[in-house]
Formats: sequence, C-alpha cells, structure tokens
Amino acid sequence: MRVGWVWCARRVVRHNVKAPRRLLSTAVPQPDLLSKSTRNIGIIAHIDAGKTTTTERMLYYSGYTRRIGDVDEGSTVTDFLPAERARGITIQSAAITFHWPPLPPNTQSPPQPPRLPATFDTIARSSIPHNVNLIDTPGHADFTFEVLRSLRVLDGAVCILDGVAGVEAQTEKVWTQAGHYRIPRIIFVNKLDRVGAAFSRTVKEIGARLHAWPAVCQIPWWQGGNGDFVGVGDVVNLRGMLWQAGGDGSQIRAFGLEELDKTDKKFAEEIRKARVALVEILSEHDDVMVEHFLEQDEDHLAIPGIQVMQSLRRVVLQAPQTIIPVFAGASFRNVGVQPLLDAVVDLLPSPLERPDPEISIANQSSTLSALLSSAPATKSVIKQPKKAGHELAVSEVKNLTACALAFKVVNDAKRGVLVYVRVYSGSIDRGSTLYNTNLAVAERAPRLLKMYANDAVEVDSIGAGQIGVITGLKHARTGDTLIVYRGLQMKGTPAGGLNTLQLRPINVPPPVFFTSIEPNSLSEQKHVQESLGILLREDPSLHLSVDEESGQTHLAGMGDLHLEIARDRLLNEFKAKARIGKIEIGYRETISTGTPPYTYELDKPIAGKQARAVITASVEPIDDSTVISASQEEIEMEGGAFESIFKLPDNNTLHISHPTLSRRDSASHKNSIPPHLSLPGVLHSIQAGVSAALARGPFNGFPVANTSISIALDAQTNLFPETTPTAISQAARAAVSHGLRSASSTAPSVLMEPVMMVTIFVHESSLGAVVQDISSSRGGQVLSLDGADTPTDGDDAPRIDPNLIYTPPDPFASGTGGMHSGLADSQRQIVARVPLKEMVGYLNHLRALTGGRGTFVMTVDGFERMASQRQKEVLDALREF
Ligand SMILES: Nc1nc2c(ncn2[C@@H]2O[C@H](COP(=O)(O)OP(=O)(O)OP(=O)(O)O)[C@@H](O)[C@H]2O)c(=O)[nH]1
Repeated sequence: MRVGWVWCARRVVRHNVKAPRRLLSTAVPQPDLLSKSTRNIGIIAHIDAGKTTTTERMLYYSGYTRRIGDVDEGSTVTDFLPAERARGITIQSAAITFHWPPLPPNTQSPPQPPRLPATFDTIARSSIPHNVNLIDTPGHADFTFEVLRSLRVLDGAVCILDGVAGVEAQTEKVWTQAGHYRIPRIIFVNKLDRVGAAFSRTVKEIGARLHAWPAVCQIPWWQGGNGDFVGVGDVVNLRGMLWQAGGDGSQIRAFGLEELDKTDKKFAEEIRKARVALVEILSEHDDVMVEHFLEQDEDHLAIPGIQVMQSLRRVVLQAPQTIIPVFAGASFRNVGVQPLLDAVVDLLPSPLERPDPEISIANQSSTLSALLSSAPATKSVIKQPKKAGHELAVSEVKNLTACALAFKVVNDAKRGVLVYVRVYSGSIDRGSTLYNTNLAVAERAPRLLKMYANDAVEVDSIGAGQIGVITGLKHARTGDTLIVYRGLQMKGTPAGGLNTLQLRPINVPPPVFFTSIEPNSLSEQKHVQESLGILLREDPSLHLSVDEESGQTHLAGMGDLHLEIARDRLLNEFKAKARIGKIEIGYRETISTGTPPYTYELDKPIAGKQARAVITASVEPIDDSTVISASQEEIEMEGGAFESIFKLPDNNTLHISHPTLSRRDSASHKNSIPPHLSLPGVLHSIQAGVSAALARGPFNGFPVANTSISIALDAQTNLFPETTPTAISQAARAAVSHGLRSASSTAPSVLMEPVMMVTIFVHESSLGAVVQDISSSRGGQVLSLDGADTPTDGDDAPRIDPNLIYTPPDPFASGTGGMHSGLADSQRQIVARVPLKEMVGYLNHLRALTGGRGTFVMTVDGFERMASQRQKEVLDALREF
C-alpha cells in the first residue's frame, strides 16, 4: 500500500507557482500573529558541508526558484557575489525570506498572516505556511566575525554536518558560539550519498564533540541495507520516505511500517529500535513525554508522532540545550530537505519564544523589555571610583517607538547600499527618522524592502521580530543600533540616555594581517577611498589606517583569505585602480619606558586659514592586564576635577584631564571654550590625533600597542579663537608622536607578534607527529592534549559517553555502529598557543602529517612581546622584501 504524504503532494506542485513577488505582504501585518508564524534561522557549519547546496533546495521546494542552483556551476542564488561564485564558497551571509510550507498556488496577494490554532496539540506547525527568514552564514574561519554578527539576530539554527567528515573543527567553534547566544539548534547530516558516509559515527561525534545528546529523528535508508542512499526512516512518524531516484526531489513516497515489514524488514525493525531510543532520551529530559509513555502502557511505538514532535520542541527550547534532534539527507541528490524544513517550523522557536535581547545603555547592561517596561534591571558593568551620573531617564522610554540592529550592510550594484536590519521592538515605517546610537547621527529610511536573495520587494514597514532591508541610508554600518524616537529632529539627540542604547554589542577582534593600498594616480584616489569606505561599512572586522609618512593606506583584517577577498572585490567589483601590496602579518610595537609631559604648539595656516592649538602629552607603557571595560567614560576625580578615559584599539588608553569642564554641564563651558567649539568635539579631535600617532610607531612603523597616553587640557591656555578641530588633531598627533619617539630613543622599543590559540583535531595515530611539529618546529606551547570527549566550552556542557548513544548501523563502516566503532573514540584534540607567523600555510602541512584527516581552528589570543633573537629574525626577513 502506498501511504500518501499530504504535504508532500502540495510541495510537488509548489515549484510551478510563479514569482516570489506574489508571496509578499505589503499590508501592515498584525505583529504578534506574524511573529508567531515567523522563523529567523541561520545555517551554520564547517566550510563545504553543503550549506549553500541545501539552501538552494530550500528555495526551490518553497517555490522561490524554478530551477535548482548549483554551487559547482556558480549558479546559486545565495552566493551572489562574483568572488563567492568564483570560489564556490559563501563569504557574505545573505538573508532571504520564503514561506514553508509553500503558500497554496491560488493565494491572493498579499497573503494575510495565517490563522493559527490556539494549540498545536492535534496538528503540526508545519501544516500551516510560515514566514522563514533564512540567513546563510559563511563557514571559513576568516569570516567568523560574519558568523557572529549573524548569530546575534538568529532565533534558531540548522547545523549541517558532512556525513563523511563528521564533526569538523569549524563546526565545533560555531556550535559553541551559537551556544553562547543560547540559540536552539537542530542538525542535518548531509552528503550521505557519498562513499565513506558514516551516519552512526557522525552521530556519536555529535555527542562526544558538541556535548549534547543526539536525538535521532531520522535514520538513513540504504537500498537493500547496504546499497545507494535512497531516503530516510522517519522515527517520529514511523514511516519510510523514499525519494524518486534522479528527480528534482519533489516525488516522495511514504511507506508505513507494516508495508516495510514486507519489503525491507530490517529497515522497519531499525526504525522501531530508533523510536524506542528517541522516546527514552526524550523521557529523560521531558516529564510530559514520561506521562505519554505511561498513558500508552509503556509502548514506545504507540505514542502519536505529534506528541513526539511536541516533546522534541520542548527540549530544543530548553536552555542550555542538551538534546539535539538529528536529521539525515543528501541535498545534492535532493534527498531530505523537505522534512528538514518541516523540522525548522516544528522545532525552532518564533521570535516571541526567544529570551529578551540584551542591551547596554549609559554603560549599564539590561534587557530591552526591562527598558521598555521602564523598570531597568540594570547592573553596573564598569567599576570606576566616582562615576559621573548617566542615570537613565526612564520617562523618556515611552518615546522610543522602535529599536533595531543593522546586522549586515551590502553594496548592491543595482540598488546601492542595502542595510539589513532585525527589528526588536516597535516597527520601522517607510520615511521614519532613525537615530544611529553608535555614530550619533540621525538619517531617514526612505525605502524598506523584503529580500529574496537577489530579488527584492518594497514594503511599508518592518515590524518586531522581522528581518528586512533599508535602502538609502548613508551612514549605518554593520553592527549599529538604530532607534526611532518620537519627535526626533534630524539634528537632534534622543533624550534621557537613549542615545547610548545598544543592542548586543560585540567586540571586533584585533586584525592580524594587513596590506598596503595605493591608488594608481591622484585622480583614482577618490574612487579608491569611497570603495574602501563601503567595504568598511559592510565589514567592521576590516580596519583602515593611513601611514602619513609613506602616504600609503593600510587595510588590515582577520586572515589572509579575508584580505584577499577584500582586495578582489576592490579591484573587480568596485573597479578601483590601485596597487595592492603583499599580505603581511600585522606586528605591533610598544615602548618600554615613559616620558615626561611634552607640549606641542601649533600655530600655522591650515587650508589657507591661520590655526592655533596647544597640546601637552606624556606616554607610558602599560601591561596586558590593565583593561578598561568602557570604550569611553568620564570620571569625576577627587576634588571635583574631570577626566575622560578612552579605550583605544591594541590595549592603548587615552586619559584626557579637563579639570574644569564636565561633559554633563555644557552651559558652564561658555566662558572657557571658544563658542565655535564644544567639549565633546575637542575630545573627539584629540582622540583622532592620538589614534593617528599610534597607528605608526617610531621603531618599525607598526601600530603601537600597550601604551597609555595622558593629555592635560586647559581650555584657557590651549584653545584660542583660531583653534579648529583639525588644529587640535594635528597638535595631539605631533605631541604624542614626539613622546613615542623620545621613549623609543631612551629605551629600545619592542616588537609584539600575534599569538593564536589553536585547536587541532587529529586521529590518535598522528598525535605524536603533530605535537612534535607544533612544539619543536613552530615554537608553540602545547596547553592540553585531551580526548575528544572532554568539554571545552564551559563547565555546564555535559560529558557524554558515546557508548550510550543510539545509532543505526553504518553499512560501510567496520563494527557497524557498535560501541567502539568509528572515529569518535580515537579523535584527539590538541590545544596550543602558537605565533601566527608559524601558522601561515599550516593546513597543508597538517594534512600531510595526518593523511588529510587533521583539521584545526584558531583565534587571536593576544599580542606577545618577542624575544630579541626572534625579533631580529623577523625584522631581517621583513627587510628582505
Ligand atoms: N555528494 C554530495 N556532494 C554534496 C552534497 N551537498 C553538497 N555537496 C558538494 O559539496 C561541495 C560544497 O557544497 P556547498 O553547498 O558549497 O558548501 P557550503 O557549506 O555552502 O560551503 P561554504 O559556502 O564554502 O562554506 C560542493 O561541491 C557541493 O556540490 C551532497 O549531499 N552530496
């Protein structure tokens, strides 16, 4: 008997539905209804696990595309940058909206939010069309920052594993990061069609390396038990699902267990075994499942599928998440994607089910709801002596009508700069004035769009819980918080501390590679600068500095591939005509002695006008442990004097004492500061000048690190009617550069090199060779040598014995899923600190040492002073170019 699969039939016809524009709503949505039926999800994984391939199938089955894009042919929808298509990898995460299950073909445009039942006790969520906002994230380690940025706006994630490679290093890293954001996750084991695919081994690795209990919801269906991969066993609904071979994946046949008993008894038995294991693991973490189990006289198979699905949903939403539902498939062969989409809707949370977003406001941390309900449960994040009050004027909160995070900026050839936002409260309407709390500027939102990869539809508003795009913004950058404040004028500032409101701020890691960029001619300079400006708005992990002496612009980034892509885009996409240097390691230099205060007096024409400013500065080395938590803070010193402290990159700090001027009381500045200047403006100019001086140290021209700069600002004697912001900056730069030079000539400066925290995964048999290579040839320091089952991401991660995890047999692996089969037991993890210089090109070397099996991930652990012999070697090598 052929068992029909109701939704399958709908999906089969879905790809005939016309263009996605019809799917879009321009009606004002009912926020709660829309939020309930929305899923903001991301796809995370190791490079090449099949994220883009899976996404393409999702778009196809949801009716968004008429043909399936192919990564290898460069015809995918989501990897739409030329650099991405050329390399077959995802660089920028693309945000796309689609509906799942698809809207019926005759849906009138615009569709209304669906009528949702009061409970889902009798029907599955996936039987009602949902609005899925999908964020595709990059897998390469150089783009980790991009992943982090995406994670902040996700409500749930699908983690794709390569069924041959198993759990890979980058998966583990992104998994842990997603865990820090408490993002509920499900797993899709992909590529099960490939020779060497091992579902069982991969499931055991999930337990051992991702420190969560895998709940096997599907088992692979190998034809005849050990032939081709043809479908899956659905453990929740107790059926086999067979995909038509060679088709587009829309033809699926479902077989009940009784029918399977006749045709493939072993497979039917394995589905039963898997169901027992699933109910057992759920019962351990969900009391309601225990009740169902008892109601059904302890018959694991008698529990209805819908109750199993609901139990899975409850455990997925538990924080921390200790149970991970696991699904199976081969996207490239079009097998398994539709049930995965059902799982996204059935198991992952809506925006309304997520924890309240974290915010910081006036240097205090809180949550958005706490702020909106005017009862901020704040806790101080800064431990300073007597802090000038930034008390939040709660009464102003009622004027806050929307709060959103710009999580991605993209320069689109046709539509200009697109700013992707996630709205957290209220709604952004077309024409709203947005206040950017990171840049302290207001700008209007002229157009709002919903994105369908490289297709877009205009909408009137973007409501809470939704993801959308604003075009026409001139300033907003990736990571900026945008608020709508009732009554705000374009030149105004929101009152009551709201101008400091920031959603989930993240730290940008220090760049460790750099390259020089020089326009081919003077006439090219403007275009090169503008193009770099866009790159920086898109990607805050790129840094730009100008070397005043050589006139060269330096572009710094997180890795060599990161800079290589930036370079390609500059030359090919923006058509910038510039010479781009070699990609080099970004060393730092630091002073080893302090200097007394030095006064620089600037008195010369600037841009044809006489300008004057006086700055007194001293410099002093600081050690790594001196960390200031605030990026900018004003402190009231003993005796009522004021000091502003700025935390600058590379562990530098700037202290500006301005004894008589408080930033809170600008009215009293009238008599001390020339009327065309303001204290915030003067402080900003000093900071800009100091940063320019620190960008190029006196020793070898590298940026200066671990240095404290002190400046005494006496408004009466330092500022004049002819003082301009540029004059202040130039004077500050000259005073600090002098200080650095004199410190460096008194006691020699020292070079600092980036040191990486490297985690290497190898088979036990290669452990010795890899450890020997790291500690002897590369000068690394091995910190730990653990078995793979030792949790690395905190004490609350459970230690899981792979022997207790249920897995179906792997037909091609020895031991076929037995307790000690596969890689999980013999994987070893090496954690070491290694200078970045020694890690350049390491992957190839590791592959050679491990027969191609070893993988590694690394993050910057800090900059370390170099011993004199090593410093000499590095400097000699640098001079050779
Ligand atoms: N045999 C087989 N190959 C697959 C499958 N899924 C993906 N691939 C191939 O694996 C390679 C990588 O796939 P992608 O979809 O680009 O992987 P990705 O995870 O998006 O990679 P990045 O964007 O670089 O992070 C491509 O050559 C795909 O054709 C599968 O199910 N079976």
